[in-house]
Parts: sequence; C-alpha cells; structure tokens
Amino acid sequence: MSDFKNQANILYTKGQFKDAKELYIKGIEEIKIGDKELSSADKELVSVLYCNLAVTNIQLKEYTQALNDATLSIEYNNQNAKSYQRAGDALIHLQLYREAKEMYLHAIRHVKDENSLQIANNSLQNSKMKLFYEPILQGTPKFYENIEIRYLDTVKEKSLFTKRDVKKGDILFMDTPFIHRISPDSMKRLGNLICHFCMKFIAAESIVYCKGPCKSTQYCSDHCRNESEKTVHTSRSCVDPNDKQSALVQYRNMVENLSTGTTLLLAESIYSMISHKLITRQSKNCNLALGTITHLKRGPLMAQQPSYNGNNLSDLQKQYQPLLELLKKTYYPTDPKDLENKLLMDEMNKLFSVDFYDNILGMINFNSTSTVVKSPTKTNSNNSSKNDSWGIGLFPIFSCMNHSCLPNVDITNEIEDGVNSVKMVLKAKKNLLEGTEILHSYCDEKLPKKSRQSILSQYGFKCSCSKCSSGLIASTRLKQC
Ligand SMILES: C[S@@+](CC[C@H](N)C(=O)[O-])C[C@H]1O[C@@H](n2cnc3c(N)ncnc32)[C@H](O)[C@@H]1O
Repeated sequence: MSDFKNQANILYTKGQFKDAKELYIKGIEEIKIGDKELSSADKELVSVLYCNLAVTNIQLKEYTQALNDATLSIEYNNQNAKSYQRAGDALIHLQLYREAKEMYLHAIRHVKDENSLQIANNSLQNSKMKLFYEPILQGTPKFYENIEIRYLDTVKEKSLFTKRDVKKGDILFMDTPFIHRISPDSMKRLGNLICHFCMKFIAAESIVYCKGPCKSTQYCSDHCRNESEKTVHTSRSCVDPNDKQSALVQYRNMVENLSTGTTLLLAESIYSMISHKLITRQSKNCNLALGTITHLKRGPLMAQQPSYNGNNLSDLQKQYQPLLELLKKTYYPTDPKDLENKLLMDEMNKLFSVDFYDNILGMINFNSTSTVVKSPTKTNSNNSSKNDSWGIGLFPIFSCMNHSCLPNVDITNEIEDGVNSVKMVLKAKKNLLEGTEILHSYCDEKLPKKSRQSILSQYGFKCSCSKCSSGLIASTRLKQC
C-alpha cells in the first residue's frame, strides 16, 4: 500500500494532482477493503493517505472535499498534526477563519518537529489576521476585490497579494484611514473649511458643529459628528482651545511647533480612542482596545534612534514623561467606581507608561502615510498647494504593504478628477499575475543602495529585494573571478 502512497507522492511533487488523487484514493480503498478491522499501523497509513489527499484537493481547489479528507484523516489518527494543519488550510480557503484557528491550535499541540511547529504557528497568525481584516475587506468590496492579506512569517509578518490578474495602470485597491490627523499648519489655515472627521472640504452652508465646549470642531454631516464623538472627539477630548488651564490644550500647544507635531497629535487621538474603549468597557485591556482599532506592527520608536545603544531605552523614553502627564490628566478615569476597579486601573497604568506611548509612536512611524486633501475651491493652479491640506493617517490595508526597492505599485490620492477626502489609491505599475506580493518602496528607490538601507534601517529590517541582493551577487562573482 505504501507503493500507492510513494507513487502518488511522486505525481504530487510533479504537479500531476489529478493522477496523484486517483492513486491516494486507490490506496485507501485497498486498505479498507471488506470492512475488516484495521490494525493501528493500517489506521496510521489511511490517516496519512487522507491527509495527502486533502492537500491534493487543496491544490485542485476542491476545498470542501479537502476538509472532508482532513476530517477523515483525523478520525483515523487523532494525533496526526498534519491532518489538523490540512483541515485548517481547507477552512482558510472556505473563509471559515475561526474554525481554522481552532485546527491550527490542535496542530500546534500535536506537532513533533520544529519546522512543522513554525508552519503551524504562522498559519495560526494567518487565521487571526484573516479574522481581523476580512470584515474590512468585505465591508467595501469594490475597494478591495483584487487583493488579499496573508501572514507570511515572523520577519515580514503580514503582506498583501493579488487575488486575480491585474493589468498595468488598473486600480489595485483603495483605502480610507481608520485614524487620521491633520497637521497643525493645515489646521490653522484651513480648520474652518474642513470636516474634522473625514477631512473633506465642506461648503459653509452644510457645516455641522460640535455642541461641546470646543465650539470650533466642525463636520460635513451628522454622521461624521456622531462617528467622531464615538471615537476620537469624545467628551474628554472636547476642550475650549482658549482654556490655558486645560492639560489637553497644553499638550496640543506643546507639540504643535515640533517637527513631529502631527505624529504626536495622532498619538493623542489613539490615546483618546483607547481610554474611551477601556472606560466604557468596550475592551478589557489596552492591547485588545488597540487591536479593535489596528493590528499594525509596533515597536519602540526610541529603539530606532541613533542615541539608542541597546541598554538605554528606558532613559531615552523618560523624555516623554511631561507629555504623558498631560495625556493622563485628560484621559485617566475620574469616576470613583472606575478608580476602585483594579483591572481597569492596571490597564490605565499600562496605557500611561512611557513604554506604551513609545510603542504607539513606533507604530505610527512604521505604518503612517502622509495624506493630501485637495481643495475643490482653488482658483489658480499655481497656488493650489496653499489650499491643500495635509496630515498623516493610519490606513488599515495600505499599512499591510511591505517594502521592495523594485515596487510594483504606484500610489496616488486621486481617482479621476481631484480628491476631496482622505483616500489612498494604489495602481498596478505593471501587469500583475494572481498571487503576486504587492510591494511599494518606503524610500526613494532611485537612491544608492547605502542610502536606501540607511533609511530602511529605521523600519527595523534589512531589505533583501532583488535590487539589493543583485549588488551582492555581482560583487561575490567579482571576487570569485
Ligand atoms: C508598514 S509595515 C508593513 C506590514 C507589516 N509586514 C505588518 O505585518 O504589519 C512595515 C513593517 O513591515 C516589515 N517589512 C516591510 N517590508 C519588509 C521587507 N522587505 N523585509 C522584511 N520586513 C519588511 C518591517 O518590520 C516594517 O517595519
């Protein structure tokens, strides 16, 4: 019987999946013939054959059949880690991510070698990512129908891939931010023209104002006001900008002239969201609260600074203390019932630690994108930039794109005729086949390799794209000659 298995395995490795499938089925039938009682060795072999049949059916895109085979494989040997792995893989294709996650947890429990453990761990992460991101992708199908998100490994983590062939110049996907902040400069110049939630330029007659003490926060619609009040512009972040005693006004004044002002303001918005979620018990802990907003890569910003020597992280982070005190005065709970709640207080203390703040800034640094919103009212194209507003945003799907010095996408804000709200539009730079990793460049890819690598080191990785490694190959060859 292992002959059937060996021959089928050879056909499988040659990509002859239909023929391999036939042989796996024949092998199973031969062992099970006559409904005889199977020995434990036979059961193990049947389990392996069903498991291999499952992966063959996955190759043939017969996912329901593959799940059936993997389930039978588990029935014949419930210690077979690979059967759980295959069941999880079939479930991923069937878009049953929660069930897939359970299967991968079983695979991890039964796995016996390091390599399979790594595969199962990566698959588990993949199912978790799918659980978080699929609702976003399916929420606006016309934005995201060409792409999917996959978790690759512990180095690259998530990445975007094409789900179908896409022609050069076509829109790959569009993205709107889950959190965005306008720069202090644009705010001063254009604050009375822009919706403070969706950042759209608005006509004076359709402005809706916040009813709280800030008086100046304005929106283009009741919808934007309601959404903003539920997330960033909560009762705690609504303050009179002239109230010099307000800790939040002090924070905003302190950061507005810094080169990192917009980043620090975006961090404030994230703090507003997280503390609101904790206080209103929408989330049990900081990480969950952050996870409901974003699953973006984080790491301490200070660890990316030239002054970091490997041992002085907490010393470097201390400089955040004055800013954090102001955020704490604004967003820390005041209700006695909250103050008595130990779990909540533990989370609040974590939220207002310099380490958490540094990690939020690191997350912004790794993932944020500068944004432009063009005013529809500009009259003279030469001074159009004066009327455009800029800021930074965290875009859920855009932020999952990894780097290559040979990017295959063009990034633009415009769809057809100008932009009037914050949106990223990604177009294919060349024809892309289904299953291609979508990559953009985090730096000017025309710079020399050394400069590119120095910029990229801020992101905490070494680029190994073909442009970076081709230099290596050339120099190795030269040495060999
Ligand atoms: C904007 S995020 C991209 C999405 C990220 N992979 C994730 O899982 O959230 C930037 C981070 O992705 C990783 N990354 C991006 N491009 C990479 C590459 N070519 N090689 C290794 N890691 C990369 C780095 O950790 C970087 O800080």
